[in-house]
Amino acid sequence: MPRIAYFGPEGTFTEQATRAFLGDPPSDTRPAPPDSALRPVETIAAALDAVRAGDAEAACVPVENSVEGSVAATLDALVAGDPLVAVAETVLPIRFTVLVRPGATPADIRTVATHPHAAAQVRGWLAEHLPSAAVLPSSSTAAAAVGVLAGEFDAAVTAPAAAERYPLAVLAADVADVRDAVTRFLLVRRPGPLPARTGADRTSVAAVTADRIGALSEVLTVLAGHGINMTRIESRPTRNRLGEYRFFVDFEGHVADERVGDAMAALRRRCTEVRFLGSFPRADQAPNTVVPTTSDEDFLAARRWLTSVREGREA
Ligand SMILES: O=C(O)C(=O)C[C@]1(C(=O)O)C=C[C@@H](O)C=C1
Repeated sequence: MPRIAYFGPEGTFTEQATRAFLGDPPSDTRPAPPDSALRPVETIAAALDAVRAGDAEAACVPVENSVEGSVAATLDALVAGDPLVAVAETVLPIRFTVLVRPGATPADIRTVATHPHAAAQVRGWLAEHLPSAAVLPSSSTAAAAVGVLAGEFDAAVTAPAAAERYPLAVLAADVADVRDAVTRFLLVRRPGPLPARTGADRTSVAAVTADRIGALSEVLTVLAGHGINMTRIESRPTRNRLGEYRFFVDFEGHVADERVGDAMAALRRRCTEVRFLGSFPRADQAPNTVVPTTSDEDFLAARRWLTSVREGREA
C-alpha cells in the first residue's frame, strides 16, 4: 500500500478525498486502507514536499472549490520545487459541521475558526447564526477542531469526519451557503509513467508567457485551434517580479492525444516556461470533445502526407 501524505490533521476534507482515492468507504470486497497508509501533514506544501523528498509515494491536496475558486497554496506549492504530476482527481460534495466543546451553547461562542476556503463557504450561515462571533483563520478545518479542544477557539467549522475524530459536540450539521458546493482534489506523484488515456481525461499545465502583446491570447488560440476545450485558467504571480504571472491552465484531453501533444509543443515554443502538471481521468468521466479535423487519425494522416512531401513522393 503506498504511503499517501495528505493535508491534515486527521478529519479534513482532504483526508476524506485521500480515502476516496484508496477506495474507501469499504465495500464487502474491499477492506478499508490501514491507517499506516495515510500520513497527515500540517500544510499543503509539506504534503507535496514529502513526495519530493521520497517520504511519501503520493500526496492528496485540494485544488479547486466551486464557490471560492482555486486553492492558491496548492498552485504555488506545485511549482515551487522539483516537478510533480497529478495522476488522479476526485470531487467531493462540501457540507460543513460546526463543532463546539460539549455543553457549549451559541451564546458561549465568541470565536469561530476554520480554513479560509471554508469560511468563504459559510459566511452567510455565520452571519445569521453566530453574528457576534469573530471568525479566525486556521491552517485547515480539522486544525480548527484541534484548536477548539485546546481551548484556543470556541467553535470550528469542519468536515463531517472531524465530528467522529474529535471528542467535540455538533452545534450544527449540513451547513453550506451554496447547497451543491464541491471541491476537487488531486493525487500527486513524482514524474513517472502516466495514467493511461481514457478518452475522458484532463491535462494540467503551468505556463509563463513571454512579455509581449498578445502572448496570453496566443495560448488560448493554440488550444482553440487544436479543438481543445479549456476547463480552467488561473493566474498566480511568479514571485520573481511585479507583473509577471504564471497561468495554470486545465483542458480536456490527455498528452498522449495527438491534438493535445501538438498543442503542448506549440505552447512550449511560445512560452518562456511550461510545466506539465499531469494528464489523468476526469472525476466526472465526461468524454472529451473531439471536433472534426482534430482526431488522432487526422493528425497522423497529415503527418504522413508531410513526410511524403518532404521525401519528394507527393506534391
Ligand atoms: O481544511 C480542510 O478540511 C481541507 O481539506 C481544505 C479545504 C480547501 O482547501 O478548500 C477543502 C475543502 C473545503 O472546500 C474547505 C477546505
